Amino acid sequence: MTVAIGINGLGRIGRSVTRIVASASNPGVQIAAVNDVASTDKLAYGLRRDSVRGAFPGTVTASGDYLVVNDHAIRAFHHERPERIPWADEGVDVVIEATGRFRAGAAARFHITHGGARKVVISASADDPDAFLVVGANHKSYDPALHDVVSPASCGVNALTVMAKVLLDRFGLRSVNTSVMLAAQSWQRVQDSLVGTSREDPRLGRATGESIIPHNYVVGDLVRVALPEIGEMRYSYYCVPTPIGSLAELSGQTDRPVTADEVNRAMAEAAAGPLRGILAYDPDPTVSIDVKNNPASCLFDPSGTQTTADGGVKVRGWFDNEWGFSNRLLDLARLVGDRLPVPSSRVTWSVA
Ligand SMILES: NC(=O)c1ccc[n+]([C@@H]2O[C@H](COP(=O)([O-])OP(=O)(O)OC[C@H]3O[C@@H](n4cnc5c(N)ncnc54)[C@H](O)[C@@H]3O)[C@@H](O)[C@H]2O)c1
Repeated sequence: MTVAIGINGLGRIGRSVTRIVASASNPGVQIAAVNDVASTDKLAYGLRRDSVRGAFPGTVTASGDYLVVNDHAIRAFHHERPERIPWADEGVDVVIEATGRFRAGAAARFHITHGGARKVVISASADDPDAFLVVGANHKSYDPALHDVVSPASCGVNALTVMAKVLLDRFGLRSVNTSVMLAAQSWQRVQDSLVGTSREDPRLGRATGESIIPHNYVVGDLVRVALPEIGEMRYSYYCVPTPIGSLAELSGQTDRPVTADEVNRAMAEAAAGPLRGILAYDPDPTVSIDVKNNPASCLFDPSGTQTTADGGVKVRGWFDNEWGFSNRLLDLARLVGDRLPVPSSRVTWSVA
């Protein structure tokens, strides 16, 4: 089955989703419509030219109200409010809400109540979605009858959660402490600018390229939503000046002392087995740019593993904050789209 999706916000994430769909031979989704306050010409340009990912591997043009991506016409709307976007006119079933402006479940729900879509996936750690679903950890708890607006949490949460899941399942895990270093985001500033950023902490208006900027973002709590068995967690979060490629580190206490070799073997087995595609493993010495375009939530770096004789463990993974996360958004769009109840208007009757 092919799920018809709509994307609200064709920024870093929306464009990554579009590139992934366009380059996959059998993506399982079709982009039926997009919405962005930018003009269709600008949206086409933004897809064709990307300072980080390079030129679009195909063709993109604007034609009237359509973006034409590799001969596939995508309707482009330009509404500022979700309640104005007529998704149903284009047959959209699942909306990926990727503006960053409508992270609250109530606002995102307008895509369903007013726009006629049937499910929404919010591309961020949303305020009050019906469910947080981290692929590879708790996505099987998705219930189509209860969950209309879902969120995969954030890119950092996904990277931490897959490493935590392996440790938890194999060795037990508690007293967890995490650090995320997140690559530059489009809401950050090139120069110090203390007005105009919606974030309260004035440090978040400081020049992106000059500093490692601490950010009081509660990333760890959402790891616990996906893996409640983990118990109490602590977290640190920093914005770093890399254009792409982020770092997740996690330390904790296992139920019994383990060696670094045991931990690395567990990660390699999970990457080749149950978490294939979600967790990747690279034995080569890696740096953050090496994760660029990796579709996994986390590229595990075995050289970062450290253990102590009393059961302490520390692990490290890289993640492409846009590409990996956009792949998870598509995983969720397929998950919810494949389990849509058939509406009465779409039931076809056959007469014996
Ligand atoms: N970039 C990342 O690494 C990353 C990773 C994970 C999650 N996220 C989350 O995804 C969301 C989007 O992030 P991004 O980096 O793509 O941001 P972005 O600023 O690059 O893109 C936002 C897009 O939304 C459009 N937009 C803004 N207001 C709009 C409105 N009212 N209606 C329609 N379109 C509107 C903008 O024109 C822009 O194209 C944010 O919530 C962010 O936290 C980003």
